[in-house]
Amino acid sequence: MKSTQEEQDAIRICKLGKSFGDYDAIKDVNISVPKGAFLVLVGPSGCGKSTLLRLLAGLESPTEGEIALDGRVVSSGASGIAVEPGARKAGLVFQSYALWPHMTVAGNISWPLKVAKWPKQVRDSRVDEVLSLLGIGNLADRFPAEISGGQQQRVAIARTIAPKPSILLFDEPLSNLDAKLRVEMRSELMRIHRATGATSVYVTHDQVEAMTMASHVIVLNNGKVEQSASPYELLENPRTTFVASFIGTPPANILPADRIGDSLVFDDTPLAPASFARGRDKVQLLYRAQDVAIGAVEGRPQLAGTFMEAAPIDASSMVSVLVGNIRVTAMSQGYFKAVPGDVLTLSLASRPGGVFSAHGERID
Ligand SMILES: Nc1ncnc2c1ncn2[C@@H]1O[C@H](COP(=O)(O)OP(=O)(O)OP(=O)(O)O)[C@@H](O)[C@H]1O
Repeated sequence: MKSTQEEQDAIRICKLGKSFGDYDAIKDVNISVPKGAFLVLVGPSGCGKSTLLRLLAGLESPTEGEIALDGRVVSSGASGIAVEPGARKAGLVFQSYALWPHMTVAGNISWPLKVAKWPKQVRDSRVDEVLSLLGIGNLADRFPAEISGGQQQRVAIARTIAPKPSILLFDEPLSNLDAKLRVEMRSELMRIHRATGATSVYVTHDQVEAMTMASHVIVLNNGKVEQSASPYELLENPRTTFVASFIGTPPANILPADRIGDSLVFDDTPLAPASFARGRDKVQLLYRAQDVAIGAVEGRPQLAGTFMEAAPIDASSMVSVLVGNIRVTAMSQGYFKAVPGDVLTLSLASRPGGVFSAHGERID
């Protein structure tokens, strides 16, 4: 008997593993995604994001474990179930648009419906519907070579959603677009996600994209799930130093500290009471950039470092300072000016935003 929760999950992945020869690209991944969620997969290059998406799409078969879409097992390493990509009700949008150059925009969108043997009238009305949903009705009779990159991406999305898949899979769909168009397309994609009611899985390198679009985020590291949470939860409660130093703009500072006497000390400066280490000799302390002030603040732990660079972000500056051999990032109001090599004083918040073991697991 399936539980109600299992029935409500659009995607359920159990103990999934995928090896290429003796290389394990995906290791023991367990995920459940509720219907209608917008799940974003993030992680450094080579961590297995595209492989996981391809496993969902049915373009790869798992070595171990199981994938169920809408309550139906579509892949199983053990029992050899492998439902064809076309029979999964999952539509994949690639980074490259892969439109058929000899077909018009309408022809491109209509083609998968024709292959699925939709009657002509139903097909034509669905093509009109998605053309208007994507705001590209005026391009229906043009060929791919006669439209811009951004318009081609819209056509690729229209083609994917035309057969009404219940799961939309996106593999870095915006990475070929310029920055302004990316921002526009982000909101467009969210609108389409809501309008279709589909569950979306979206792979990106761009963590701003991840944090603005996702209802759920999975951070992958070396083929494993490092943390699965809402964007807010990832920022507030990163489970590991890996997540803390990957998520956030800028990512949080992680300072290694040794227990000396009754303090935790970094760069000869006591930062926090030794009790925070729960008996450990070495820990790592998290300070968000906004918890690091430039200049001396009385009563706060102070560090001396050398100025490296400053980057403007909106009306603030993101300032990087080298303390020992650790790069510490601070946020400063306005446009911060200094010469590389200048010695700066940094004042830290009176308590760290998190305490992690020397291996990077959160302990407080
Ligand atoms: N067909 C394959 N044969 C052998 N190794 C593969 C194959 N496909 C992927 N890999 C390896 O599996 C690992 C994960 O690859 P994947 O493309 O999933 O990473 P990714 O997180 O999507 O990376 P990127 O962000 O750079 O696109 C990489 O080390 C890659 O070299």
